[in-house]
Amino acid sequence: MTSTDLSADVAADSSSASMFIPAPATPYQGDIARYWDREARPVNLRLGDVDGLYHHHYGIGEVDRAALGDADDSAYEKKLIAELHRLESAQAELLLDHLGPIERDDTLVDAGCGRGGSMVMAHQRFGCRVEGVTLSAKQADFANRRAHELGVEDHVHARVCNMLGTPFETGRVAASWNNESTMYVDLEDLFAEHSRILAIGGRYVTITGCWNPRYGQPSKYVSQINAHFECNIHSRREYLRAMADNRLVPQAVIDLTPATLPYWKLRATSSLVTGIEKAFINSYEDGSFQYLLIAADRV
Ligand SMILES: C[S@@+](CC[C@H](N)C(=O)[O-])C[C@H]1O[C@@H](n2cnc3c(N)ncnc32)[C@H](O)[C@@H]1O
Ligand SMILES: CC(C)=CCC/C(C)=C/COP(=O)(O)OP(=O)(O)O
Ligand SMILES: [Mg+2]
Repeated sequence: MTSTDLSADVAADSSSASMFIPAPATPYQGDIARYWDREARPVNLRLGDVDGLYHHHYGIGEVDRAALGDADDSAYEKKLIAELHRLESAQAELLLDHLGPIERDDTLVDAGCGRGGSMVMAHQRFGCRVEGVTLSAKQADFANRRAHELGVEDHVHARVCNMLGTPFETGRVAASWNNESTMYVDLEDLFAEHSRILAIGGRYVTITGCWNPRYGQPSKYVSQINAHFECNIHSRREYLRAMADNRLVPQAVIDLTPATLPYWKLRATSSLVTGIEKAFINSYEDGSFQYLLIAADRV
């Protein structure tokens, strides 16, 4: 499939995301657009500055203590930031590992693309076109500027768009994903849209935090995370139900909770703490919250 025939307005859209900004579908979406337009937390900018890949998701994997060296060393904080960033990029690599075989002439969709770090990584890995949507014009401009600086603007493009109603043609996308962006939308609506745009046999992947039905209800820590980010974390059961309702058949469900805890424990010791670290650590440790990867086939 060629990227140019994906949607009528893909070609018409320039690299500037702010040329045409659609009105938010709901007042809530307006709040979320403003939230991400204003966001400039050092924990995200300083980590992105390490290699120019800007993420708004968390990390997985063991901490490389040898790379960190001695905490008394004057270079320690810089090494710690590089290490946190390495773990966040490892998370995105794991998501990309689950997209399946992707060809250079395929198109991928990043739903809730943030500043575009994962999109660039996907293009670098597969050589294909990557289309991102975000509610934030600032984020889309940032992602498109980075794509331009890297000389990949022909293949990596972000736009301001509601992920529940994208302009992409039905059944033409090889794979799509949500990296920590499902907690802002209704899952039935979200998976209906992924199911619409994906080719039959296409792959959908999400990495997300969800509350654990075994705990009973969202814990106080989950409620703190919701309040902190103005989001609405779903339960694990809701994901599986909404996928089943929308022709998405899970092929892998991986509990990444043990793999993300080292990231949080390291981050809690850094100068870039935001105050939400304890809520993540406590909720992962008391079993009320899980960090999950789900990869599903569109059947
Ligand atoms: C936590 S950030 C994740 C960014 C990115 N996936 C990453 O891994 O760096 C959440 C993203 O979801 C986007 N988002 C939330 N609701 C959305 C919606 N209805 N349509 C499109 N994007 C949405 C926000 O604009 C933001 O870019
Ligand atoms: C797993 C869950 C529940 C995620 C909620 C969505 C979210 C805000 C992710 C990280 O964004 P960020 O990178 O901007 O956050 P921070 O500033 O804390 O690094
Ligand atoms: Mg972050």
